[in-house]
Amino acid sequence: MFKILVSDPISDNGLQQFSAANDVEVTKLTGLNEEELIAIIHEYDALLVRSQTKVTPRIMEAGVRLKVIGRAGVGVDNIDLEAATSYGIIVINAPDGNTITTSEHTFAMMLSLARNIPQAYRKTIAGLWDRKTFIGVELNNKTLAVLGLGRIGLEVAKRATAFGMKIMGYDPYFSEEQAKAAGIQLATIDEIVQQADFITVHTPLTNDTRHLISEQQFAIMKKGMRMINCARGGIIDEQALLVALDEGIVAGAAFDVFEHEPPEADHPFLKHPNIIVTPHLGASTLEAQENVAIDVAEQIIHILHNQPFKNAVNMPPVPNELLSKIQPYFTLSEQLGKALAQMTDGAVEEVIIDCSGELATINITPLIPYVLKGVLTHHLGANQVNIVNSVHLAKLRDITVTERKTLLTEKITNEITIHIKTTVEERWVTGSILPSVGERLVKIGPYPVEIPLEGDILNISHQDKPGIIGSVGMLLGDNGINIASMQVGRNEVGGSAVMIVKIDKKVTAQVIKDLTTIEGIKRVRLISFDQ
Ligand SMILES: NC(=O)C1=CN([C@@H]2O[C@H](COP(=O)(O)OP(=O)(O)OC[C@H]3O[C@@H](n4cnc5c(N)ncnc54)[C@H](O)[C@@H]3O)[C@@H](O)[C@H]2O)C=CC1
Ligand SMILES: O=C(O)C(=O)COP(=O)(O)O
Repeated sequence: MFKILVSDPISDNGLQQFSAANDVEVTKLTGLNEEELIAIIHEYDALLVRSQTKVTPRIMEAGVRLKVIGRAGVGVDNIDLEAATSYGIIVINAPDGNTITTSEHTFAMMLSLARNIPQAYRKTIAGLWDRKTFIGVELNNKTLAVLGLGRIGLEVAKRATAFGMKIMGYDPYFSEEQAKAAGIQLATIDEIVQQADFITVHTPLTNDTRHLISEQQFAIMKKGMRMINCARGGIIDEQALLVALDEGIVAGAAFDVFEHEPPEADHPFLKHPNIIVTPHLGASTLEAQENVAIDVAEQIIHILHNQPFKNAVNMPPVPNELLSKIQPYFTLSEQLGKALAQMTDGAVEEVIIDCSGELATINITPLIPYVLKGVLTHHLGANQVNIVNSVHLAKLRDITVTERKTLLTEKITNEITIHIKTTVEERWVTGSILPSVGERLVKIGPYPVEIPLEGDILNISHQDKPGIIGSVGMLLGDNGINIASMQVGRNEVGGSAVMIVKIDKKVTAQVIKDLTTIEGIKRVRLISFDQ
């Protein structure tokens, strides 16, 4: 039974996803502090959070069973990603589910700011009919600058276009071509602050974006502009903004997020007449909460069941087009690495991944974490290694990884050959996905075989001579071990050969030792794919 801790308020409809998996138990315990989480996290396989729970290295260290942290939302600045990677914990988010909701909230804030709606509401319900103080401004014909042209920034830009606004944008990862298609004029931050009537930020909070708008930018800003932050507290320098408001450079600001959340009761934003605030409500609609919760719950189930998943934050992203080509080879790569590690003596120094066929024409780097996971699982144990930390663990052990590609003209089948060089030897195996049968080990060193990558097999190196197969069968039979299938590969009559015996039951070390005493047998290795 997998145990999942939900430590922030998450949509019940989303959590229902877990009931479809009958081996998952969900506990909802919200509002815990770091010490309280540390005390209980050791029981859980997965932690599901929004932005309130700060997932610190200490929590991860205590989370000895923790395989995945799911963030039902976009920003993962509340999770220590470096620590998660080193503890081998996969961090996933739900990047798409709250895009529209947050762009709508940004727009609600912009309109409220332009028309003083919160201030007017407060006065009106207090019994004052004040139609003079709250003269607003139109959005039509104004310049809106969007800093961060990702999912939310672009949706905000779309809506602003419909309101007749001119859009400027800044995003170092956004091309002129994309900008042209979206009707956005790209500009530097300096150009933007001199021209924009409204600025809205939609970047993540990183070292580069912290105080992206600060004293220096306010000093050259268009007088009377308005500022919106529905992304993360800290992207706009709060203190510098207060000064700019007092100096009349900024006419008003709308903030959904704060440098410290929740802000202290005496935070100056809460009392300022020209600042409107909401308590981090950007993603808070029924639709968005359901979307992100369903999304992240589905991925958590996949991860717990060792199935392919998406939206990992602490692993390099694989573009969709490449993913569809390479994903079928993930399990094959891992199983080949696993087989090879069990066949090789000595400490691993180098792992070589050699691909042929169509695989030789695409980027095979995404296979590396899977191969290394397979290789290191044998040495470190399945609980210690996963695809998030396998590259990191290999680096710590000075294992080098080399990618090679066999040209298409030489080989047309999609094959993956993994070599391991250790302190004492070099061995290699080849795998492929064969039509109608699926993943198969197709070569052990130079010997052709065809073996499914599951269960237990014995890999026996021997001399090709009569009687060996019978002796092996007899010895296994005497020990009550049923042979499911057997294959022999050799390159020449009477030369070296390999025998692959698929067995239905685990063999003991003694049986392996006895097998090595049969004349002509050079080496016996048990390969267990279900490690
Ligand atoms: N208030 C709320 O409740 C919510 C807040 N957010 C915040 O909004 C942010 C944006 O979300 P999405 O649009 O979904 O993310 P996204 O990843 O699609 O877009 C972020 C964009 O920022 C750009 N960027 C990165 N560094 C930059 C820099 N130095 N200068 C300018 N642009 C830079 C990236 O290139 C990317 O295009 C998230 O990081 C999250 O923190 C997201 C959802 C709800
Ligand atoms: O998705 C995000 O990045 C958000 O900021 C939303 O945060 P929340 O899930 O509402 O705590």
